[in-house]
Amino acid sequence: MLRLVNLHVSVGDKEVLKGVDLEIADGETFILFGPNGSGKTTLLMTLMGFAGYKVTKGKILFRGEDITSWPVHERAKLGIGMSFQRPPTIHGLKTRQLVELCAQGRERDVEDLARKVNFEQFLDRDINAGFSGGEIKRSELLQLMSQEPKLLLFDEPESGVDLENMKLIGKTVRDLLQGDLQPRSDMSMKELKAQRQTSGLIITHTGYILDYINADRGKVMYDGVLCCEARPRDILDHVSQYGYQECVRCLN
Ligand SMILES: Nc1ncnc2c1ncn2[C@@H]1O[C@H](COP(=O)(O)OP(=O)(O)OP(=O)(O)O)[C@@H](O)[C@H]1O
Repeated sequence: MLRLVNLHVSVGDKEVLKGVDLEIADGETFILFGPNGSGKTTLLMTLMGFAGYKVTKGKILFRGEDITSWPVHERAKLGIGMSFQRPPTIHGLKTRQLVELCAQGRERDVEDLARKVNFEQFLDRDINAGFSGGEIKRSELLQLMSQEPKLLLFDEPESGVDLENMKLIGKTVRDLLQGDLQPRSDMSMKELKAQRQTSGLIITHTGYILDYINADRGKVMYDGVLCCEARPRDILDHVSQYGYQECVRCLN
């Protein structure tokens, strides 16, 4: 699905990513940990193709295409979708209009989608204008439900979310990652995994999202490089106990 080869990225005149190699298979969910300022958001913004994130070396391969220099809308069309940590407020554009735009010409029942994330009453408000933390996240999920990307990028889906909303958000992220598949109750975890088509790359500090999804692998971003590959739960336990400083040992 996604392959990053020796990716170097600068923001302004600062080199933030210093040689990232990563492969995410079809249907795989990958968790990204790392201390503040290590380059996690920069990686997601670069994958989505936003201006200001300059690839100075290396490449991004997605679904067999070298998309390193593709614009945002082409990447979205090919199947990358992102939920932001702090998305901007957009005055003059209603949530309903953006959700329709995300469908990229496909038929969508916006009211029905909105109902799934308790968002019907917000559809006619400007994007993120005065939205609370939990409302912003639900709005982001609604856009992704309409877009149905093949690769989902989530930047801290738990941030600013209360416990009740966390349940809704966690289940919706799980459904999005499950893709079109309607799981049968008699299916084993192995069978379910084999049928998953949608991939995920998720940044988390708290790990709350891990209670809802089947996360396959994880790594730590430390000062612009990836290290310490392990099961996401094990990384979380290790970091809670010893902190990120211990990850430096794996870099040597
Ligand atoms: N527009 C910018 N101009 C200058 N420096 C930037 C810019 N955007 C990011 N940086 C710097 O790049 C580094 C990595 O930032 P990034 O947001 O990717 O980290 P992060 O790992 O996502 O952190 P956090 O966990 O706090 O969200 C930081 O030192 C940050 O200050």
